Amino acid sequence: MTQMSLENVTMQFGPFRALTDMSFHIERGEILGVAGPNGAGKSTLMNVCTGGLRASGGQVIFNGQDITRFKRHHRCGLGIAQTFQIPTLLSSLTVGENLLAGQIFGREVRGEETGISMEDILFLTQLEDHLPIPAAQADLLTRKRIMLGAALATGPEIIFMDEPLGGLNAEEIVEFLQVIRHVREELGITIVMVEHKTRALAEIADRVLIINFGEFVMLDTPQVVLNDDHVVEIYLGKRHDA
Ligand SMILES: Nc1ncnc2c1ncn2[C@@H]1O[C@H](COP(=O)(O)OP(=O)(O)OP(=O)(O)O)[C@@H](O)[C@H]1O
Repeated sequence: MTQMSLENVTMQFGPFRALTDMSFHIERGEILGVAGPNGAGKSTLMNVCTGGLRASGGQVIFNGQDITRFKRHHRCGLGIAQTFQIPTLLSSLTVGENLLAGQIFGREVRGEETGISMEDILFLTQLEDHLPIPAAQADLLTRKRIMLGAALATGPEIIFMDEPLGGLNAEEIVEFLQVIRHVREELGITIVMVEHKTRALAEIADRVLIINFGEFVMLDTPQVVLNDDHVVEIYLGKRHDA
């Protein structure tokens, strides 16, 4: 069932068009990978969905409602969360306080309890043992868990993750992919992840969207997309083996 749709979305930065006529559907409960070369428009696409940017044209529809002009906090209140490549945390606070801050913000923008318990968040992110530690002292994988935990604490139906695996080593990638999988499996939350590591995307994603020069190229299963000669050669190049 469709949860979010983009209909002919364009994003214009002055004379430069970063997204052109982007149309596709995101299915409820899926893990959708988004890939394409540097500068293709992946982060821009994510931001027009989460409210970091307001599309210049076209429509973003969430659960049947046109949210194109809604601000980020309004979209968060509807159940749309985002995580960033470089963890954005409240560094002077502890891990536990960061999660609580997410929960308080979620409550505030929703006007009600978020529906995801702190117990579930701690179980999924495995942060129980880290709660009293200042966030600033946490290693990168833990900071990524905290950011995901704080996003979960806002009570989302869908989480947009910008390069969640960036900076992690092979072992950490396996571990974090497992956390992301569990979030989808245990809570049924839709995941949209922009990622350059296409091998990891092939492992975790139900479908992969390829964009280039701000335009839709292909959306299909990872097997179909990542074995497509055109996609491999022109859009992914050497990164295919990353
Ligand atoms: N605020 C902005 N003002 C002007 N141009 C912008 C702005 N944000 C992005 N762009 C341009 O839009 C294009 C798409 O950028 P975007 O960051 O979305 O690409 P990306 O696919 O996420 O790239 P990367 O993989 O390198 O992170 C780039 O050419 C970028 O320079």
